[in-house]
Amino acid sequence: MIALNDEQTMVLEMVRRFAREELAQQAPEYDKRGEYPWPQLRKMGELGLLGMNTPEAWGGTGLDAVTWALVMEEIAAADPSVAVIFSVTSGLPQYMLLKFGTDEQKEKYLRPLAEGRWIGAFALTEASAGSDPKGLKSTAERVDGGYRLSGVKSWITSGGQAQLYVIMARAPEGITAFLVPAGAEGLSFGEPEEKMGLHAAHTTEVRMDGVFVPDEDRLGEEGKGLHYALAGLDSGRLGIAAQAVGIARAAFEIARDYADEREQFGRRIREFQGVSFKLAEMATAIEASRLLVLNGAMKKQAGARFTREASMAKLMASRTAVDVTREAVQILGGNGYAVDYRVERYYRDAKITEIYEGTSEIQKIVISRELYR
Ligand SMILES: CCCCCCCC(=O)SCCNC(=O)CCNC(=O)[C@H](O)C(C)(C)COP(=O)(O)OP(=O)(O)OC[C@H]1O[C@@H](n2cnc3c(N)ncnc32)[C@H](O)[C@@H]1OP(=O)(O)O
Repeated sequence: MIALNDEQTMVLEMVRRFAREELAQQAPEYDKRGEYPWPQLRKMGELGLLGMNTPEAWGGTGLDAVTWALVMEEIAAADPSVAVIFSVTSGLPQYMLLKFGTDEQKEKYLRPLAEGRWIGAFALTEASAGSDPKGLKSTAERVDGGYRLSGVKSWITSGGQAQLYVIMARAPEGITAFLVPAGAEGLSFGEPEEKMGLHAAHTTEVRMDGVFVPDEDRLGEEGKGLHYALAGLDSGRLGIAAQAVGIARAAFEIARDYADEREQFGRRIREFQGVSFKLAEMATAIEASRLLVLNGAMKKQAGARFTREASMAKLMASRTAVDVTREAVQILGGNGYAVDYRVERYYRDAKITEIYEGTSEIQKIVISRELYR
């Protein structure tokens, strides 16, 4: 691992304690009930974590992207549902506001997000525009003093819970990004989707029925919304990659400890090569994935374009999360399939990392394009 400075070490120790003593304890119950984890998010807000990568001038903690990624891993290792909410609010709306917002927008919307009083959501996907966001159908009709948004967004993390929605819709000049607060008239939400995993992270439709958005709440230029969204996704994908590393690590640690205790045929099962080689492969893939995440985080921190690095990190880390959690279940055998041993939850939670914020196939398109830039 790269050497950390005193501040990074201190933050990580604090987060590890919080993750172990609070998040990990509460995760199984929240997963079972499918309850949105507000108490945990409130606590993270108080600890300054929800805005940790936003500068202090805008209410954040102003920590670097490497610390952000390592904190994401710790949070995900304890509770992957909390991690995705954290990744979206910090990696997408806050990042997009910081990069493309006006000072007035930052004061009005970035500050409450960064101070952890609000949660932010990112609304690009639609039922018929997933991998191909250029095909989105939501409209932004020009009216006196602003726009009226109509359409339905799908698969929105924190839908119905978030206080701010960054919504991409088609205006006369093309796809445009808008800042829409939760109480806006005409904005409503579907029921949380029933999903394979991440039960505590609510995912809903976001419906717009002529929602008025004043000119001052348009993010950046009209027609530039897809560019802003895809730039935002570079940051979001890094967060998801770090989440995937955390999921893989947590499942690996359970399997490693189990293999050290469980005896069959008169021996600890880690003494069988069939098990120890699995553990060696798992540990190696986790470390390689983490290094790709940190590589992307360092590039982001340096202010350079990190599209290629973020997509590589997400491609590799999500594959690692799925492979490692599957092997962890296998090492635990029947116990791996039982809820009490927790690896089945990590296995269920891992799969979505290969799908959301760009499927693995989309990451390969992005990476291959970047090879010829
Ligand atoms: C728990 C369950 C939850 C499920 C949650 C699901 C919700 C989510 O995951 S969120 C969204 C997920 N969606 C995605 O990741 C979208 C995947 N698709 C893509 O990444 C792209 O569409 C991709 C790579 C296929 C390229 O698309 P393409 O249609 O060719 O667009 P392209 O022309 O390259 O780019 C459009 C514009 O963005 C710009 N752009 C492209 N990439 C970037 C970038 N990385 N940074 C900045 N700008 C960019 C382009 O320059 C262009 O700008 P302009 O129009 O101003 O010239």
